[in-house]
Amino acid sequence: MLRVLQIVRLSSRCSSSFVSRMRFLNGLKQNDDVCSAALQDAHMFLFHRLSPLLQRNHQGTFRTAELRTSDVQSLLENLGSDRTLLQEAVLIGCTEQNQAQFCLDIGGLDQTAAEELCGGTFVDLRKSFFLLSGAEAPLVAKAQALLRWHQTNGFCSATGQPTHRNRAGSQRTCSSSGIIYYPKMSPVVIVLVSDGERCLLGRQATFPRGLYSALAGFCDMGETLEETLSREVAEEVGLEVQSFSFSSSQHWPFPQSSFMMACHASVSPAHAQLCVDHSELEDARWFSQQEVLSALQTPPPQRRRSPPHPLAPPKTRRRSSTHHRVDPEHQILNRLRRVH
Ligand SMILES: NC(=O)c1ccc[n+]([C@@H]2O[C@H](COP(=O)([O-])OP(=O)(O)OC[C@H]3O[C@@H](n4cnc5c(N)ncnc54)[C@H](O)[C@@H]3O)[C@@H](O)[C@H]2O)c1
Ligand SMILES: [Mg+2]
Repeated sequence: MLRVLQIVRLSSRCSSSFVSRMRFLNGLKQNDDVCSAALQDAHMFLFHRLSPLLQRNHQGTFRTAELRTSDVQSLLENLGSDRTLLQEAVLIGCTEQNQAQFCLDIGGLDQTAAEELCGGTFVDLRKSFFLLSGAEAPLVAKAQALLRWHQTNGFCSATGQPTHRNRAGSQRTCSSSGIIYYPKMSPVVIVLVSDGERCLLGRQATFPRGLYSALAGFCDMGETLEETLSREVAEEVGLEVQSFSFSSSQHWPFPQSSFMMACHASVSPAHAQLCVDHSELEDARWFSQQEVLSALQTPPPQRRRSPPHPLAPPKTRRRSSTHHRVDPEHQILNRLRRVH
């Protein structure tokens, strides 16, 4: 209890609300008792088999369902589950008012009954990304990534023995060897290559018809950001990058948890002849600024009828107390607009 009070005092003494929230969250990750206390009255994001629960409001827009711990306790009782399922909730953040936010997957319970009781729908994460406002999408993506990680890391890869999570769900420990596992992400570089006039976009055979995107690739073990970037551009389109600059970063939940670092890169106009590796990309080509801008100004349903068009993922702008974060591909596109 003393530790609980210390953490609450420490976070309330801070002059900056951002610092206060970060200290509060760190306290929840480090101390199971503090975290259990916060779970008693928390905001809860529900999932069913990794699909988040969304509600539609009167204006027809979607939001994550606003549930509190007590709502979820009643829901579990109504669905015939005992309250112990609540112990599987995972910490994902906290509100501006230092209210803890958790997520919980109720995949073992009746989906339709849960939707009726909550007045919402469990929506596939990819669709949710396009339905939610900027601030909510990253939180839902983080929640799904953590829930997935817990569902697939129940055993130690060294001993085969069960692993046990801490109260926040920020780590799992092998009951036999004591090895501690932390949630895993794969670093990825996504890069918009330019020859000074045009930008380079490519498409994989699995992309929807006509859809083109900036080049991307996973970092190999031991690589720096610039090494990955240069290797991927060389491998996929046969060009040598001359210079690059970092743009922004984003957590990307597909197909699993990637940490995307977005960059701009330039190649010499004299050496801009593409040599596409068709085992990786179905096609890659240079696009003028006008082509990119007019494709972006075309509404998505019409874009499908008039390929090719570049990939424009949903905006995932979110606000912290001190700065804005804008997702990498939108920064790239905003820069194109400014150049134009
Ligand atoms: N243009 C794009 O391809 C594009 C656009 C937007 C987002 N993304 C995201 O970027 C990431 C990487 O894109 P990519 O598919 O072009 O990568 P990529 O060019 O590195 O090729 C994928 C291959 O890399 C190998 N690989 C190495 N490490 C891997 C890991 N940790 N996880 C999975 N495969 C690994 C696998 O053999 C896989 O088939 C994905 O998360 C994707 O969703 C890609
Ligand atoms: Mg690639």
